Amino acid sequence: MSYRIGLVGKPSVGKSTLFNAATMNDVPEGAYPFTTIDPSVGEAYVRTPCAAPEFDETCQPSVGVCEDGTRFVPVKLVDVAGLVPGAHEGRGLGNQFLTDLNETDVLIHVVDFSGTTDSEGEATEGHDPREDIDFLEDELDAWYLDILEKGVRRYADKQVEDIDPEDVLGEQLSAFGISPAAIKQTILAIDLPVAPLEWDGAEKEALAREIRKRTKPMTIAANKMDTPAAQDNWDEITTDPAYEHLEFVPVSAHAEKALKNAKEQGVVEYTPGERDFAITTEDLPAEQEAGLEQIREFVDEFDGTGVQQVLETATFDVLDLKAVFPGTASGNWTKGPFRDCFLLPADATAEDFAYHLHSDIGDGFLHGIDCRDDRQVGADTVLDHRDVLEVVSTNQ
Ligand SMILES: Nc1nc2c(ncn2[C@@H]2O[C@H](COP(=O)(O)OP(=O)(O)OP(=O)(O)O)[C@@H](O)[C@H]2O)c(=O)[nH]1
Repeated sequence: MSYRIGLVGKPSVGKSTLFNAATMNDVPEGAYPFTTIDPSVGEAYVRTPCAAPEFDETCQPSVGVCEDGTRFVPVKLVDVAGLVPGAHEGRGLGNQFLTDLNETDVLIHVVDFSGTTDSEGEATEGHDPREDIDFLEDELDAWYLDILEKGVRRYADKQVEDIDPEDVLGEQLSAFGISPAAIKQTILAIDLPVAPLEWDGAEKEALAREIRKRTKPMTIAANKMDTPAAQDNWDEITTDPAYEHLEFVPVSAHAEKALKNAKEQGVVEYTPGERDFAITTEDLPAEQEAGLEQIREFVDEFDGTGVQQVLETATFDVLDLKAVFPGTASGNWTKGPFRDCFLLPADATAEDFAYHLHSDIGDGFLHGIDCRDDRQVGADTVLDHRDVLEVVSTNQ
Protein backbone atom coordinates (compact mmCIF):
# COMPACT_ATOMS: atom_id res chain seq x y z
CA MET A 1 0.00 0.00 0.00
CA SER A 2 1.05 3.53 -0.57
CA TYR A 3 0.52 6.19 2.08
CA ARG A 4 -1.74 9.06 1.18
CA ILE A 5 -0.93 12.59 2.22
CA GLY A 6 -3.91 14.93 1.95
CA LEU A 7 -3.45 18.60 1.08
CA VAL A 8 -6.18 20.74 2.59
CA GLY A 9 -6.74 24.47 2.80
CA LYS A 10 -9.22 27.17 1.92
CA PRO A 11 -9.14 28.60 -1.64
CA SER A 12 -6.15 30.65 -2.87
CA VAL A 13 -3.67 29.59 -0.21
CA GLY A 14 -1.43 27.94 -2.82
CA LYS A 15 -2.66 24.35 -2.64
CA SER A 16 -2.56 23.79 -6.41
CA THR A 17 0.84 25.42 -6.67
CA LEU A 18 2.18 23.15 -3.94
CA PHE A 19 0.48 20.06 -5.39
CA ASN A 20 1.85 20.75 -8.87
CA ALA A 21 5.32 21.56 -7.63
CA ALA A 22 5.45 18.44 -5.46
CA THR A 23 4.20 16.07 -8.15
CA MET A 24 6.17 17.55 -11.06
CA ASN A 25 9.19 15.29 -11.08
CA ASP A 26 11.38 14.14 -13.90
CA VAL A 27 10.93 10.48 -13.13
CA PRO A 28 11.51 8.33 -16.21
CA GLU A 29 8.38 7.48 -18.11
CA GLY A 30 6.92 4.13 -17.16
CA ALA A 31 8.42 4.21 -13.69
CA TYR A 32 5.06 5.14 -12.23
CA PRO A 33 3.43 2.26 -10.39
CA PHE A 34 0.03 3.65 -11.28
CA THR A 35 -1.29 5.93 -13.96
CA THR A 36 -2.97 9.08 -12.88
CA ILE A 37 -6.62 9.03 -13.83
CA ASP A 38 -7.77 11.26 -11.03
CA PRO A 39 -6.04 14.63 -11.44
CA SER A 40 -6.32 15.32 -7.73
CA VAL A 41 -4.06 12.37 -6.89
CA GLY A 42 -0.40 12.59 -7.78
CA GLU A 43 2.89 11.02 -6.95
CA ALA A 44 5.28 12.89 -4.72
CA TYR A 45 8.46 11.66 -3.05
CA VAL A 46 10.09 11.69 0.33
CA ARG A 47 13.85 11.55 0.66
CA THR A 48 15.95 9.08 2.56
CA PRO A 49 19.67 8.38 2.24
CA CYS A 50 20.03 5.31 0.01
CA ALA A 51 21.61 2.25 1.65
CA ALA A 52 23.24 0.99 -1.56
CA PRO A 53 26.53 2.92 -1.24
CA GLU A 54 27.24 1.28 2.13
CA PHE A 55 27.11 -2.07 0.32
CA ASP A 56 29.20 -0.84 -2.63
CA GLU A 57 26.20 -1.30 -4.88
CA THR A 58 24.57 0.95 -7.44
CA CYS A 59 20.85 0.87 -6.73
CA GLN A 60 18.28 0.20 -9.43
CA PRO A 61 15.05 1.71 -8.09
CA SER A 62 11.90 0.03 -9.43
CA VAL A 63 9.94 3.14 -8.48
CA GLY A 64 11.12 6.65 -7.79
CA VAL A 65 14.70 7.72 -8.37
CA CYS A 66 18.01 7.98 -6.59
CA GLU A 67 20.05 11.15 -7.00
CA ASP A 68 23.56 11.38 -5.56
CA GLY A 69 22.83 8.81 -2.88
CA THR A 70 19.42 10.27 -1.96
CA ARG A 71 16.52 7.97 -2.54
CA PHE A 72 13.16 9.49 -3.50
CA VAL A 73 10.48 7.13 -2.17
CA PRO A 74 6.96 7.52 -3.60
CA VAL A 75 3.97 8.67 -1.57
CA LYS A 76 0.56 9.65 -2.87
CA LEU A 77 -0.43 13.25 -2.61
CA VAL A 78 -4.14 14.00 -2.66
CA ASP A 79 -5.51 17.47 -3.29
CA VAL A 80 -8.58 17.38 -1.06
CA ALA A 81 -10.57 20.14 -2.70
CA GLY A 82 -13.66 21.78 -1.34
CA LEU A 83 -12.84 23.01 2.11
CA VAL A 84 -15.88 25.20 2.63
CA PRO A 85 -14.99 28.26 4.64
CA GLY A 86 -17.45 30.32 6.64
CA ALA A 87 -18.70 27.70 9.06
CA HIS A 88 -19.92 30.61 11.16
CA GLU A 89 -22.68 30.92 8.58
CA GLY A 90 -23.64 27.36 9.32
CA ARG A 91 -22.37 25.84 6.10
CA GLY A 92 -19.85 23.48 7.63
CA LEU A 93 -17.60 21.13 5.76
CA GLY A 94 -18.84 19.62 2.50
CA ASN A 95 -19.66 15.91 2.35
CA GLN A 96 -17.29 15.22 -0.51
CA PHE A 97 -14.53 16.91 1.42
CA LEU A 98 -15.15 14.67 4.42
CA THR A 99 -15.33 11.52 2.27
CA ASP A 100 -12.04 12.37 0.56
CA LEU A 101 -10.46 13.19 3.86
CA ASN A 102 -11.16 9.71 5.16
CA GLU A 103 -8.93 8.26 2.46
CA THR A 104 -5.86 10.08 3.70
CA ASP A 105 -3.39 8.98 6.36
CA VAL A 106 -2.02 12.37 7.27
CA LEU A 107 -2.87 15.96 6.41
CA ILE A 108 -0.86 18.93 5.28
CA HIS A 109 -2.91 22.02 6.03
CA VAL A 110 -1.74 24.69 3.59
CA VAL A 111 -2.12 28.05 5.29
CA ASP A 112 -1.49 31.40 3.62
CA PHE A 113 0.90 32.96 6.12
CA SER A 114 1.04 36.21 4.17
CA GLY A 115 -2.47 37.03 5.42
CA THR A 116 -3.54 38.23 1.99
CA THR A 117 -6.57 35.95 1.64
CA ASP A 118 -9.63 36.19 3.86
CA SER A 119 -11.52 33.20 5.22
CA GLU A 120 -13.35 32.83 1.91
CA GLY A 121 -10.15 32.94 -0.13
CA GLU A 122 -10.73 36.52 -1.36
CA ALA A 123 -7.89 39.04 -1.52
CA THR A 124 -7.40 41.06 1.64
CA GLU A 125 -4.64 42.29 3.94
CA GLY A 126 -3.74 41.48 7.51
CA HIS A 127 -5.80 38.29 7.83
CA ASP A 128 -4.63 36.29 10.85
CA PRO A 129 -3.61 32.77 9.68
CA ARG A 130 -4.54 31.47 13.15
CA GLU A 131 -8.19 31.84 12.17
CA ASP A 132 -7.66 29.33 9.36
CA ILE A 133 -5.79 26.88 11.57
CA ASP A 134 -8.52 27.06 14.24
CA PHE A 135 -11.26 26.81 11.66
CA LEU A 136 -10.05 23.52 10.25
CA GLU A 137 -9.32 21.95 13.62
CA ASP A 138 -12.68 23.05 15.05
CA GLU A 139 -14.61 21.85 12.02
CA LEU A 140 -12.92 18.45 12.06
CA ASP A 141 -13.57 18.15 15.78
CA ALA A 142 -17.25 19.01 15.30
CA TRP A 143 -17.53 16.30 12.66
CA TYR A 144 -15.88 13.72 14.92
CA LEU A 145 -18.04 14.77 17.86
CA ASP A 146 -21.17 14.31 15.81
CA ILE A 147 -20.25 10.72 15.00
CA LEU A 148 -19.04 10.01 18.52
CA GLU A 149 -22.37 11.22 19.90
CA LYS A 150 -24.22 8.91 17.54
CA GLY A 151 -22.08 6.07 18.91
CA VAL A 152 -22.89 7.03 22.50
CA ARG A 153 -26.62 7.05 21.70
CA ARG A 154 -26.33 3.63 20.11
CA TYR A 155 -24.53 2.38 23.17
CA ALA A 156 -27.34 3.70 25.37
CA ASP A 157 -29.83 1.72 23.27
CA LYS A 158 -27.75 -1.45 23.35
CA GLN A 159 -26.74 -1.45 26.99
CA VAL A 160 -29.04 -4.33 27.83
CA GLU A 161 -27.00 -6.53 25.51
CA ASP A 162 -23.96 -6.40 27.82
CA ILE A 163 -21.73 -5.11 25.06
CA ASP A 164 -18.36 -3.32 25.51
CA PRO A 165 -18.58 0.43 24.88
CA GLU A 166 -15.49 0.45 22.69
CA ASP A 167 -17.07 -2.11 20.35
CA VAL A 168 -20.16 0.04 19.78
CA LEU A 169 -18.10 3.22 19.40
CA GLY A 170 -15.60 1.37 17.18
CA GLU A 171 -18.33 0.40 14.78
CA GLN A 172 -19.66 3.95 14.63
CA LEU A 173 -16.20 5.46 14.13
CA SER A 174 -14.89 2.74 11.78
CA ALA A 175 -14.65 5.16 8.83
CA PHE A 176 -11.90 6.96 10.71
CA GLY A 177 -9.79 3.81 10.72
CA ILE A 178 -9.66 3.40 14.48
CA SER A 179 -10.02 0.01 16.17
CA PRO A 180 -12.06 -0.63 19.33
CA ALA A 181 -8.80 -1.29 21.20
CA ALA A 182 -7.39 2.07 20.08
CA ILE A 183 -10.61 3.80 21.14
CA LYS A 184 -10.32 2.30 24.61
CA GLN A 185 -6.68 3.41 24.77
CA THR A 186 -7.65 6.94 23.78
CA ILE A 187 -10.43 7.07 26.41
CA LEU A 188 -7.95 5.99 29.09
CA ALA A 189 -5.24 8.34 27.80
CA ILE A 190 -7.40 11.36 28.58
CA ASP A 191 -8.45 9.94 31.96
CA LEU A 192 -12.08 9.24 31.19
CA PRO A 193 -13.95 6.22 32.56
CA VAL A 194 -14.79 3.60 29.91
CA ALA A 195 -18.44 4.45 30.51
CA PRO A 196 -19.87 6.67 27.74
CA LEU A 197 -23.10 7.45 29.59
CA GLU A 198 -21.12 9.18 32.34
CA TRP A 199 -19.37 11.61 29.97
CA ASP A 200 -20.53 15.21 29.96
CA GLY A 201 -20.43 17.50 26.91
CA ALA A 202 -16.90 18.78 27.52
CA GLU A 203 -15.58 15.26 28.01
CA LYS A 204 -17.12 14.08 24.76
CA GLU A 205 -15.58 17.08 23.00
CA ALA A 206 -12.17 16.28 24.46
CA LEU A 207 -12.45 12.66 23.36
CA ALA A 208 -13.56 13.60 19.84
CA ARG A 209 -10.59 15.97 19.56
CA GLU A 210 -8.13 13.35 20.78
CA ILE A 211 -9.47 10.71 18.36
CA ARG A 212 -9.24 13.26 15.56
CA LYS A 213 -5.64 14.10 16.43
CA ARG A 214 -4.68 10.44 16.47
CA THR A 215 -6.46 9.44 13.27
CA LYS A 216 -5.89 12.61 11.23
CA PRO A 217 -2.46 13.83 12.30
CA MET A 218 -1.65 17.16 10.72
CA THR A 219 1.22 19.42 9.86
CA ILE A 220 1.03 23.04 8.74
CA ALA A 221 2.60 24.23 5.49
CA ALA A 222 3.14 27.91 6.27
CA ASN A 223 2.95 28.98 2.64
CA LYS A 224 3.94 32.23 0.89
CA MET A 225 6.88 32.58 3.27
CA ASP A 226 8.63 34.52 0.53
CA THR A 227 6.62 37.59 1.63
CA PRO A 228 7.60 39.85 4.56
CA ALA A 229 4.11 39.66 6.12
CA ALA A 230 4.37 35.86 6.25
CA GLN A 231 7.67 36.04 8.06
CA ASP A 232 6.17 38.33 10.73
CA ASN A 233 3.23 35.95 11.17
CA TRP A 234 5.66 33.03 11.40
CA ASP A 235 7.50 34.61 14.32
CA GLU A 236 4.28 35.27 16.18
CA ILE A 237 2.43 32.02 15.53
CA THR A 238 5.22 29.50 15.95
CA THR A 239 5.99 30.93 19.40
CA ASP A 240 2.31 31.03 20.45
CA PRO A 241 1.77 28.32 23.12
CA ALA A 242 -1.74 27.66 21.74
CA TYR A 243 -0.12 26.07 18.68
CA GLU A 244 2.53 23.97 20.36
CA HIS A 245 0.72 20.78 19.34
CA LEU A 246 1.37 21.46 15.63
CA GLU A 247 4.47 21.17 13.47
CA PHE A 248 5.01 24.14 11.17
CA VAL A 249 7.14 24.11 8.05
CA PRO A 250 8.04 27.34 6.23
CA VAL A 251 7.15 26.91 2.55
CA SER A 252 7.31 28.81 -0.70
CA ALA A 253 5.34 26.68 -3.13
CA HIS A 254 6.00 29.41 -5.65
CA ALA A 255 9.77 29.02 -5.36
CA GLU A 256 9.60 25.24 -5.75
CA LYS A 257 7.37 25.56 -8.82
CA ALA A 258 9.71 28.15 -10.36
CA LEU A 259 12.76 25.94 -9.74
CA LYS A 260 11.08 22.87 -11.21
CA ASN A 261 10.01 24.90 -14.25
CA ALA A 262 13.54 26.24 -14.69
CA LYS A 263 14.89 22.72 -14.34
CA GLU A 264 12.50 21.50 -17.01
CA GLN A 265 13.73 24.30 -19.31
CA GLY A 266 17.30 23.17 -18.67
CA VAL A 267 18.16 26.49 -17.05
CA VAL A 268 19.08 25.21 -13.60
CA GLU A 269 20.39 22.09 -11.94
CA TYR A 270 18.26 21.46 -8.90
CA THR A 271 17.60 18.46 -6.69
CA PRO A 272 14.26 18.86 -4.89
CA GLY A 273 14.74 19.63 -1.22
CA GLU A 274 18.25 21.03 -1.58
CA ARG A 275 19.06 24.48 -0.24
CA ASP A 276 20.95 25.42 -3.38
CA PHE A 277 20.81 25.14 -7.15
CA ALA A 278 23.06 26.07 -10.04
CA ILE A 279 22.16 28.26 -12.99
CA THR A 280 23.54 26.48 -16.02
CA THR A 281 22.79 29.04 -18.74
CA GLU A 282 24.88 32.14 -19.30
CA ASP A 283 22.43 34.28 -21.27
CA LEU A 284 19.37 34.19 -19.05
CA PRO A 285 16.94 37.11 -19.42
CA ALA A 286 17.73 39.59 -16.62
CA GLU A 287 14.26 39.28 -15.13
CA GLN A 288 14.46 35.51 -14.81
CA GLU A 289 17.93 35.72 -13.37
CA ALA A 290 16.79 38.25 -10.76
CA GLY A 291 13.83 36.00 -9.89
CA LEU A 292 16.13 33.02 -9.44
CA GLU A 293 18.52 35.04 -7.28
CA GLN A 294 15.60 36.00 -5.03
CA ILE A 295 14.72 32.32 -4.73
CA ARG A 296 18.34 31.57 -3.92
CA GLU A 297 18.19 33.94 -0.95
CA PHE A 298 14.99 32.26 0.21
CA VAL A 299 16.23 28.66 -0.03
CA ASP A 300 19.45 29.64 1.66
CA GLU A 301 17.66 31.26 4.59
CA PHE A 302 14.93 28.63 4.98
CA ASP A 303 16.99 25.58 4.10
CA GLY A 304 15.07 24.80 0.92
CA THR A 305 11.71 25.82 -0.51
CA GLY A 306 9.95 23.76 2.17
CA VAL A 307 7.97 21.58 -0.26
CA GLN A 308 10.08 18.44 0.25
CA GLN A 309 10.47 19.33 3.91
CA VAL A 310 6.73 19.49 4.58
CA LEU A 311 6.14 16.15 2.82
CA GLU A 312 8.90 14.62 4.93
CA THR A 313 7.65 16.16 8.17
CA ALA A 314 4.21 14.66 7.45
CA THR A 315 5.72 11.25 6.63
CA PHE A 316 8.55 10.78 9.08
CA ASP A 317 7.67 13.05 12.03
CA VAL A 318 3.91 13.33 12.14
CA LEU A 319 2.93 9.91 10.74
CA ASP A 320 6.17 8.47 12.13
CA LEU A 321 6.87 6.10 9.24
CA LYS A 322 10.22 4.48 8.56
CA ALA A 323 11.84 3.43 5.30
CA VAL A 324 13.06 -0.17 5.03
CA PHE A 325 15.06 -1.75 2.20
CA PRO A 326 14.64 -5.41 1.26
CA GLY A 327 18.15 -6.84 0.98
CA THR A 328 20.19 -9.97 0.54
CA ALA A 329 22.86 -10.97 3.03
CA SER A 330 24.71 -13.06 0.45
CA GLY A 331 25.04 -10.16 -1.99
CA ASN A 332 23.24 -12.16 -4.72
CA TRP A 333 20.61 -9.81 -5.99
CA THR A 334 18.38 -11.76 -8.35
CA LYS A 335 16.51 -8.74 -9.70
CA GLY A 336 19.10 -6.00 -9.31
CA PRO A 337 20.37 -4.30 -6.14
CA PHE A 338 18.22 -2.12 -3.93
CA ARG A 339 15.23 -2.03 -6.22
CA ASP A 340 12.80 -1.23 -3.44
CA CYS A 341 12.42 0.89 -0.38
CA PHE A 342 9.18 0.64 1.57
CA LEU A 343 7.52 2.91 4.08
CA LEU A 344 6.22 1.12 7.15
CA PRO A 345 4.64 2.19 10.46
CA ALA A 346 7.01 2.97 13.34
CA ASP A 347 6.10 -0.23 15.21
CA ALA A 348 6.49 -2.57 12.19
CA THR A 349 8.35 -5.80 12.98
CA ALA A 350 10.43 -8.15 10.84
CA GLU A 351 7.35 -10.32 10.39
CA ASP A 352 5.21 -7.33 9.33
CA PHE A 353 7.86 -6.52 6.75
CA ALA A 354 7.78 -10.13 5.48
CA TYR A 355 3.99 -9.88 5.02
CA HIS A 356 4.42 -6.56 3.30
CA LEU A 357 6.83 -8.14 0.80
CA HIS A 358 5.05 -11.47 0.36
CA SER A 359 1.38 -11.24 1.21
CA ASP A 360 1.07 -14.99 0.52
CA ILE A 361 3.80 -15.98 2.98
CA GLY A 362 1.21 -17.54 5.34
CA ASP A 363 3.05 -18.99 8.33
CA GLY A 364 6.17 -19.59 6.26
CA PHE A 365 8.21 -16.77 7.83
CA LEU A 366 11.34 -18.17 9.51
CA HIS A 367 13.40 -15.12 10.41
CA GLY A 368 15.01 -12.01 8.99
CA ILE A 369 18.67 -11.23 8.44
CA ASP A 370 20.00 -7.75 9.14
CA CYS A 371 22.15 -7.32 6.04
CA ARG A 372 24.50 -4.82 7.69
CA ASP A 373 25.91 -7.29 10.17
CA ASP A 374 24.44 -10.65 9.05
CA ARG A 375 22.59 -11.03 12.35
CA GLN A 376 19.45 -13.12 12.57
CA VAL A 377 16.36 -11.08 13.43
CA GLY A 378 13.30 -12.61 15.12
CA ALA A 379 9.68 -12.15 14.02
CA ASP A 380 8.86 -9.62 16.75
CA THR A 381 11.92 -7.42 16.31
CA VAL A 382 10.83 -3.86 15.64
CA LEU A 383 12.72 -2.54 12.63
CA ASP A 384 14.65 0.73 12.50
CA HIS A 385 14.49 3.48 9.92
CA ARG A 386 16.76 2.52 6.97
CA ASP A 387 17.15 -1.12 8.01
CA VAL A 388 18.23 -3.47 5.22
CA LEU A 389 16.55 -6.81 5.81
CA GLU A 390 16.48 -10.18 4.09
CA VAL A 391 13.40 -12.29 4.72
CA VAL A 392 13.99 -16.04 5.11
CA SER A 393 10.91 -18.20 4.68
CA THR A 394 9.98 -21.81 3.96
CA ASN A 395 8.72 -20.70 0.54
CA GLN A 396 12.23 -20.15 -0.80
N1 LIG B 1 3.98 34.77 -2.76
C1 LIG B 1 3.54 33.54 -2.97
N2 LIG B 1 2.41 33.34 -3.65
C2 LIG B 1 2.00 32.08 -3.84
C3 LIG B 1 2.70 30.97 -3.35
N3 LIG B 1 2.04 29.84 -3.69
C4 LIG B 1 0.95 30.22 -4.38
N4 LIG B 1 0.92 31.58 -4.48
C5 LIG B 1 -0.09 32.40 -5.16
O1 LIG B 1 -1.33 32.27 -4.49
C6 LIG B 1 -2.41 32.28 -5.43
C7 LIG B 1 -3.28 31.05 -5.24
O2 LIG B 1 -2.52 29.90 -5.56
P1 LIG B 1 -3.22 28.52 -5.95
O3 LIG B 1 -2.16 27.49 -5.99
O4 LIG B 1 -4.08 28.66 -7.13
O5 LIG B 1 -4.14 28.34 -4.65
P2 LIG B 1 -5.21 27.20 -4.31
O6 LIG B 1 -5.17 27.07 -2.83
O7 LIG B 1 -4.98 25.99 -5.10
O8 LIG B 1 -6.53 27.91 -4.72
P3 LIG B 1 -7.90 27.22 -5.24
O9 LIG B 1 -7.58 26.58 -6.54
O10 LIG B 1 -8.80 28.41 -5.37
O11 LIG B 1 -8.32 26.27 -4.18
C8 LIG B 1 -1.77 32.35 -6.81
O12 LIG B 1 -1.77 33.70 -7.22
C9 LIG B 1 -0.36 31.89 -6.57
O13 LIG B 1 0.56 32.43 -7.48
C10 LIG B 1 3.92 31.20 -2.63
O14 LIG B 1 4.62 30.30 -2.17
N5 LIG B 1 4.28 32.51 -2.48
